[in-house]
Amino acid sequence: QFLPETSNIPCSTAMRIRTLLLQAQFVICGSTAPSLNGAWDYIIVGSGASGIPLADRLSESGKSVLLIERGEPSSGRWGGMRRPTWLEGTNLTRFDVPSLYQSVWAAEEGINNTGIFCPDIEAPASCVLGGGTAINAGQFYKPHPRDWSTMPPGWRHSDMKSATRKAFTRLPSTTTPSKDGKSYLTNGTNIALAALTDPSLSDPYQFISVNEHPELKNHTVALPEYYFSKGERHGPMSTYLVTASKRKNFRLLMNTTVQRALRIGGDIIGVQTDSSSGSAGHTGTILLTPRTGRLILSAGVFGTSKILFRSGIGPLDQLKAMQRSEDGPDMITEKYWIELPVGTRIDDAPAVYMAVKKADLETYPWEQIWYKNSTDKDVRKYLEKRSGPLAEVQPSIAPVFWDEVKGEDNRTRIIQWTVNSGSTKELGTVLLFASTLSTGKTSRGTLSLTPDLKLTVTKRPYFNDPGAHDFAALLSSARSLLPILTNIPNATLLFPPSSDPQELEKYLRETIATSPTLSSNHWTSSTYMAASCTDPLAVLDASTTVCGTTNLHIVDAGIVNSVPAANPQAVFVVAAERAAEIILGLG
Ligand SMILES: Cc1cc2nc3c(=O)[nH]c(=O)nc-3n(C[C@H](O)[C@H](O)[C@H](O)COP(=O)(O)OP(=O)(O)OC[C@H]3O[C@@H](n4cnc5c(N)ncnc54)[C@H](O)[C@@H]3O)c2cc1C
Repeated sequence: QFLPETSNIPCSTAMRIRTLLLQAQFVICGSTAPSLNGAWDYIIVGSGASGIPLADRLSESGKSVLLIERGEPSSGRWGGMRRPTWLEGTNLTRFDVPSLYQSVWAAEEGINNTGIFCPDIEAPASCVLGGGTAINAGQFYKPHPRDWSTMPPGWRHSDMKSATRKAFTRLPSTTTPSKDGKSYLTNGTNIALAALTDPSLSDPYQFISVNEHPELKNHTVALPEYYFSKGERHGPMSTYLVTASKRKNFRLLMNTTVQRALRIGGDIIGVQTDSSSGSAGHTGTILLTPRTGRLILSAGVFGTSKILFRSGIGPLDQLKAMQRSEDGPDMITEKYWIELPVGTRIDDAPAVYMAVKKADLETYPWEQIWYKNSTDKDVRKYLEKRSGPLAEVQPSIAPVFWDEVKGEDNRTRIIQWTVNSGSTKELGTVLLFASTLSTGKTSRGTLSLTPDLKLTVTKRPYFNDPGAHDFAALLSSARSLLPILTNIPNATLLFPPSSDPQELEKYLRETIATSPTLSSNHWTSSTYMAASCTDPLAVLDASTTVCGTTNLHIVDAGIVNSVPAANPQAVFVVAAERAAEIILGLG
């Protein structure tokens, strides 16, 4: 009798909700966190680049905030356990040491990466506390003004000033993460910098400090900026999460996967959860404060889309497919589906490489760091002083440079290049130039949930734009780089195989057609934010409220409508700061 047919709420939960609703008229928001059987003012799903800053800001208000994370603890500070032998006896894990970043890709014996990437997502999405910020390379760039140009009013560059200031006050960036303030193994950096800024070039790149001048992305070069600090991974987990956790009205729940939002029509009343790790997590329902509670999805481009689909929110064909999946019996009745274009215009920066072989290049055996022991001199320097090469994410990521290219469609596209120095048995020592086409690109893709509940990219968001202007921009930037590469002393071109411009175009076309993935892991734009829900592309409006609902919000990479000019996570932290201002203003 109590449950209307518009709900997807298990009957077993109904009595608890009824009791809470009856109590609601007497409840004054408390300053301590309720138990998991109580009701929460804000439930935030996902503890990544956006979820953690948002949780901290919302908990400042005194309202109760529950942050739910499907993964295990990562950093030692939060109870993480994964570490190589040389970190045993310390409070650090593999996630805390910048130079162990590379080990997340390792398939070697002794390195257990199981469960770090989400097993149900085709792209490499992190599924541990901290999300991408626990495992990524830590590059942290102030947003370019045009990063906000595809956003609705309230989210444009001029609206983001206070949010940007707040984010970079909590997370200042540095070009020298080592505690002694020095840079290590700079040979590759110096070679690339000398080649790019060579005064004998007709148009040398201009060296800048990129976080002082985020707007300068045309033929500029910089040292990478990181949020690492004093030789350790810094970031949201060691700043925002620390302050949030000191508040009595905040609780972090790990090892718990949110399956779906429980709703009565467009009103969200709570979430259904499943423990991701036996008794370590929570299985059941967790409820919002009746009438005033808000559910915020910060589970990333893929995680949030999955929760929306499972909650009966998404494109009709996707929801129909879900109905036939193992989730079908638990789905909300078709009559109450909310049809929205979730995942229909996803974005990511495609990564395409050029490289030179250079026998005299000095490199570091990064892949061996895991297997070092505590007598190794670099290990000692790290453990005793948080300094030396192991204090850096990978000193070989340097420098970073940008080009702007105006296309025949009158759009200006930005191409970022990141230089890596490394070596392999087959190729020898190599300077690798990785391009990522970003701001201004128009190619878009789609994602879908398969019947066995795996998220896949069904159309890649790369080089599929009418007129092929995205490819023309990449080609133009690569062409201007080619003579610089061929000028590097003692170096020979590796790819493209020759300096003939025709060969370059052929090489780029072949790479794009044949690469199994072109992803740079800079996914955005799965849930389009429009000025209002009358826009046919809208999944949410500028208040971050999902269309057709009263209290369901999204705050993560998915709400940024196009891929940012540089590595994107700072943009998502800034977006979370802005979202907190807006959501708190909703009351
Ligand atoms: C290997 C790698 C390297 C990268 N390097 C950089 C870099 O150097 N600089 C940069 O700017 N960007 C980098 N990125 C990208 C950056 O990390 C992401 O863009 C960013 O983390 C996205 O933030 P988010 O808040 O949207 O989601 P995420 O940070 O992915 O956080 C989402 C969180 O939600 C959790 N979650 C998902 N589903 C559920 C559910 N159902 N229930 C509960 N919890 C759930 C996940 O476990 C995760 O913790 C990198 C990405 C990868 C994969």
